[in-house]
Amino acid sequence: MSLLAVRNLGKSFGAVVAARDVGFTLERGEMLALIGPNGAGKSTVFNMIGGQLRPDRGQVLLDGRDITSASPQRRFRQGVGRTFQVAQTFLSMTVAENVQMALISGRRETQELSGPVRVRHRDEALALLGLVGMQDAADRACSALAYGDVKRVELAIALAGQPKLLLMDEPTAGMAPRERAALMDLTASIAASRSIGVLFTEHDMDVVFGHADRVLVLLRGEIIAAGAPDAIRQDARVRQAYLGDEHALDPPAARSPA
Ligand SMILES: Nc1ncnc2c1ncn2[C@@H]1O[C@H](COP(=O)(O)OP(=O)(O)OP(=O)(O)O)[C@@H](O)[C@H]1O
Repeated sequence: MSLLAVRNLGKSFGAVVAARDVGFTLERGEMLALIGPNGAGKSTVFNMIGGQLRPDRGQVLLDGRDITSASPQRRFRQGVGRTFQVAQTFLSMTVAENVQMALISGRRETQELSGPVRVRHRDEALALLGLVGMQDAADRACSALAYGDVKRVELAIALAGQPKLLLMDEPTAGMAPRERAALMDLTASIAASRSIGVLFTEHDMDVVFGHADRVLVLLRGEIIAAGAPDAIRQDARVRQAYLGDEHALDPPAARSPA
């Protein structure tokens, strides 16, 4: 059974059909990219899976269980984690405290902001920070970190909820190219080692083609292609969809001046 199965999802806003008959599956450990030109419906599909938006029709199944009408909180408890385009850490707290808070809220424990929170789950938080290469920064304030490091902490925060499915909305937005590749390498290795399925939206085609196992392409609310990165890159309909930016799908070497 697939980790995530999306069936016939549809959503309209007035006359605009933002998603039409969208269906796909995602397996454990798989990195699946959802791409498409601006306005193609990526956020709409993403939000219907995360629970922020209710579909007009269709189903979302996690491990075979229908979560179509579940709230984002309930989905979170059933194993749906999410990172956002803009990092969502508490800047005044330390790196470790941010992860500790995520561990506390993931377990629905009382959130006491003084005393106990400083020690509760600290070892587990340090282990998660070790996983994302941020253990040495545990006692620094999040406000003092470079943006790429904040994104790593955000990944640790998402992992604190022990997700089976991780939704990443433009995970590398605002990052330098080298940092992007490092964050996505890290994400892919954690996804593989913990059998987490990752669905991500992304505008940076180098990230998509360098890190996705499979790519889904949306155009005007419909999936026009799905497959391995190389096949998607060659797909005539996909290249047509990106017209106006005809080299958008080329590998980096082909784009550099001779
Ligand atoms: N809340 C809303 N109300 C009205 N129209 C909406 C709403 N949300 C999305 N749309 C419309 O639905 C279509 C799909 O939008 P969506 O944001 O899902 O696309 P996207 O692929 O995520 O775009 P982008 O890459 O620009 O973020 C667009 O035509 C958009 O204008």
